[in-house]
Amino acid sequence: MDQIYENIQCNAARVNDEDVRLMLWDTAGQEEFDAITKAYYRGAQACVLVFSTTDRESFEAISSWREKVEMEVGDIPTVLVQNKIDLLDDTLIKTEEAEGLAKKLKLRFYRASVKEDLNVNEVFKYLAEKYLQRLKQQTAEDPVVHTSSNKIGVFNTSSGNQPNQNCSDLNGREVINLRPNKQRTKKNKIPFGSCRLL
Ligand SMILES: Nc1nc2c(ncn2[C@@H]2O[C@H](COP(=O)(O)OP(=O)(O)OP(=O)(O)O)[C@@H](O)[C@H]2O)c(=O)[nH]1
Repeated sequence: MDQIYENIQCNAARVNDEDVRLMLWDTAGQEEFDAITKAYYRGAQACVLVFSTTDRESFEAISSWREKVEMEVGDIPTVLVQNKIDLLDDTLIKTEEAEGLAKKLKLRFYRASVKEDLNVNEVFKYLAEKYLQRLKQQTAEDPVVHTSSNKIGVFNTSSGNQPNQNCSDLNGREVINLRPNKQRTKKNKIPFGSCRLL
């Protein structure tokens, strides 16, 4: 990839009766863009670390990516994904290695194929669930700083004109847009102000 980030996509999921809108940022893997890509995943609320079945380097870069993300946004729901499992016959990563890495990093591990649409939704559903779980935990611990509604609006970019304005989804259900988190995470008391998945 020769861009800083490839694309931003929005996706919606219904998790435990909550509407969750996901905004996905696919960042550049190259180190020369590190300083810039950081700005894109700052404030992220969940992370997908993906390596390719046919790209050993992408596998070897995972630990370093985990560290970079942790340094920037702290401990957010994260999964490890091995993509392109439709090409398992040409794999450059042994099963034990991939599973070992997931274990070492204490991450849930998915094998997926974007091409064949295998396990893709599962990844995002899991992250949305984890996110909601943590949000509810936070709300219980510190109800003052969170909305009292049990509908969860998850999504925003920092550039919207009215970032806190709520809206309705296609089914007329209310979707609450939470304000983006401008604080840095280490001392962050409101870690779920916005949602961007990498
Ligand atoms: N066979 C197969 N090919 C895939 C799969 N997912 C993506 N690809 C192909 O892999 C290539 C790279 O896909 P990208 O989406 O650009 O992946 P990336 O991680 O951004 O890779 P870079 O562009 O190298 O940074 C494209 O040609 C895709 O069509 C998959 O699950 N199986």
